[in-house]
Amino acid sequence: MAPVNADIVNGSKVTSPVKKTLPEVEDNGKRYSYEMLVETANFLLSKTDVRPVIGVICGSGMGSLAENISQPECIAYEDIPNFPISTVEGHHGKLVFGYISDVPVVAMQGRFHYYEGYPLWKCCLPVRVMKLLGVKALIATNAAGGLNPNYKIGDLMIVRDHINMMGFAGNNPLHGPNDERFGPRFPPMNKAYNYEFRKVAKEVAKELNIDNMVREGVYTCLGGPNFETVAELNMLKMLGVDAVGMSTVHEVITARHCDMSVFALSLITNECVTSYDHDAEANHEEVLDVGRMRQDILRDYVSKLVNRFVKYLPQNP
Ligand SMILES: O=P(O)(O)O[C@@H]1C[C@H](O)[C@@H](CO)O1
Ligand code: HPA
Repeated sequence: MAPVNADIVNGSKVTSPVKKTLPEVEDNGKRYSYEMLVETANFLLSKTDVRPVIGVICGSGMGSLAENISQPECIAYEDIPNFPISTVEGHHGKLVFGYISDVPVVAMQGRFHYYEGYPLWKCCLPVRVMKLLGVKALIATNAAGGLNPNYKIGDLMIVRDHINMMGFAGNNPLHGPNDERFGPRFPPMNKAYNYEFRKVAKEVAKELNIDNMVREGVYTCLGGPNFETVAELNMLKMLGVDAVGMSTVHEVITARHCDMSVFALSLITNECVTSYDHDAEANHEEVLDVGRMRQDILRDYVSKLVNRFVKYLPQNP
């Protein structure tokens, strides 16, 4: 895999040495160019002295993960050049720079979803900005419905793999001209979720005595915003999906494209209804409630993970 130009990913002032004209894209030049993302990264670097090596994306109702950050410096999305804004309840809409267990991090308190009206490449723009800031590993968290019948509400699922349902229909964050400064045209995805991180996450779950609620499985993202029909869920179950959500997959693809190591964690917030006899209906309030219920455990877990993952990050050349 061609490395991204080292000059632009060391977390120091970013420059854009390579001038390259990409073909017009079908969204008529509205797609952010490399130079615009460099501008965004430079803006952020000028606002903070923190040089993050791990990025965290907080899932729905999981924003309190960022409360773990010491010496926090918050920047609202609306103040960041070229950034979208958060429109969903449970997504605060700010970047938090600081330290978790002495490791410099940046957390997104609020992510962008396709159903908000953002194209996938725009949903994933912050991941590329993180790369330009010098971030080497991404921890993406999400709220998800538990499809595996053994999962209980409040369980945590380490994502072993995903099924890119939206990608099956050709909707992919990497769709359109490829910018080699981020990564190759045809990135592999068979090692999307870092093996060492998953192994460490299972060890840490034991150490924290939460291994009875930590699972490992396959996540899929649908476009939303509606929750799934019974028939859709039964189809996904047959395909081997354990948890269903509306995010993360495209962020992970974008992160792997630019060679970031990835760990993803789903909080099972509701049981997927796979029978017509079942009375329950999924709803966003329940999703947020379960996030609140699990916030202390999640904070401790992610804090320990950051502390352990840092040992596996590639060193600067
Ligand atoms: O941002 P995530 O994936 O955690 O949010 C999930 C999917 C929908 O946005 C929302 C549904 O309640 O939660
Ligand atoms: N389906 C899709 N997305 C979700 C769910 C769900 O059941 N729960 C939380 N996010």
